[in-house]
Amino acid sequence: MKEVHVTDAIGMILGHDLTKIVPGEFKGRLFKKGHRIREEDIPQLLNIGKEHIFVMEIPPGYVHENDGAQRMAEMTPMANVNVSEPHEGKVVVKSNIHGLFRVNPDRLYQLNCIGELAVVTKKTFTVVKENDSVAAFRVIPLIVKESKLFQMDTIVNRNTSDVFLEVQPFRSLRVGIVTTGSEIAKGRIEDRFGPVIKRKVESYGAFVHRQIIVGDEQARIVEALETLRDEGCELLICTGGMSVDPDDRTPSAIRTFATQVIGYGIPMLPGTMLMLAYHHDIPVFGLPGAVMFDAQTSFDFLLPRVLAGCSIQANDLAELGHGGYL
Ligand SMILES: Nc1nc2c(c(=O)[nH]1)N[C@H]1C(S)=C(S)[C@@H](COP(=O)(O)OP(=O)(O)OC[C@H]3O[C@@H](n4cnc5c(N)ncnc54)[C@H](O)[C@@H]3O)O[C@H]1N2
Ligand code: MOO
Repeated sequence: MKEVHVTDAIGMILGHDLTKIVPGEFKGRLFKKGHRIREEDIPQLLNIGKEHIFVMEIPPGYVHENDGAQRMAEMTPMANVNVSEPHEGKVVVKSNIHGLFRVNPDRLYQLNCIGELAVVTKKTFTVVKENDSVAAFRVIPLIVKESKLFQMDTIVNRNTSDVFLEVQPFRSLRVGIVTTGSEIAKGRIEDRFGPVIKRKVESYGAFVHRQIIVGDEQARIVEALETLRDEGCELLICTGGMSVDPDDRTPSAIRTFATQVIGYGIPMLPGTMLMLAYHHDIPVFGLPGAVMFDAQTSFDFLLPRVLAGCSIQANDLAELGHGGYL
């Protein structure tokens, strides 16, 4: 550390805490060790009798914590977020939109193995609102080796084509619903599935174009799917008849209509008997009864991903088992 006159200290880093005491009024820290002296601090320093202070000399090859945190954010390719000013070695990343937060957990893990740097995020695939904090970049010591930042750069910019961390907007898709079940088609009981799906898709900015109520016949279910596709629906959802009763025909109807079935039987509880398929690029869900009754099911994890435009593969479904016991 070296001693300097306060008027020469602008831009330098304070090497120790500074305490202010006004008898009967205030006793506490005025500036913290590591604070970068600003022009407006000088009168305050002089008021507590500090004409000289000790400042930290940053050795070559080292970076102050605030500069380090700012550089961590600047080097990281990110989308639809904004970054705060650095404070106490940390910058906070907030979402600009309502959307789906995504980060690559494997590369995030590699960053946190570097040491002396911490990158902290929400879980990937978390739904976030505009202005929600999604991540923070933090330098741990007061000064950090610049080589740590170079190491980070090689990880976050390894694949130049993709962003490391982003919030993906939801697409306002036109949704078609096919509700199965003779008890509903014949009016014996009132449909309770339609309102649940409507509320869920609308919460992400999508909308229900139309709901067709059919019985349990496979051919009628397929026909209804074709009708909704022809009417321009971009996401199709079948309800009911998803388990193993002899009259559960929804899975076979979806298989007939789809060009690719991604999975049937999701490792999550409840919502295990959900099916996800694609008819070309149109996602098709088969929803089991639990989606109508339970507040959180597999559908609540998969719907935002589909609306954000993620292409879901069998391995993505297999990963849901970890944390899938809702
Ligand atoms: N032996 C097995 N039993 C069950 C299985 C299984 O795999 N093997 N799966 C269980 C799971 S998980 C669920 S979830 C439920 C229901 O699955 P389904 O999708 O087949 O549901 P449904 O049989 O069509 O209906 C169940 C129940 O809900 C009523 N329902 C259906 N749709 C509507 C609607 N639109 N509005 C109001 N009510 C509706 C229906 O009348 C039935 O009472 O199966 C477990 N059993
Ligand atoms: O498929 Mo069920 O209760 O797990 O929804």
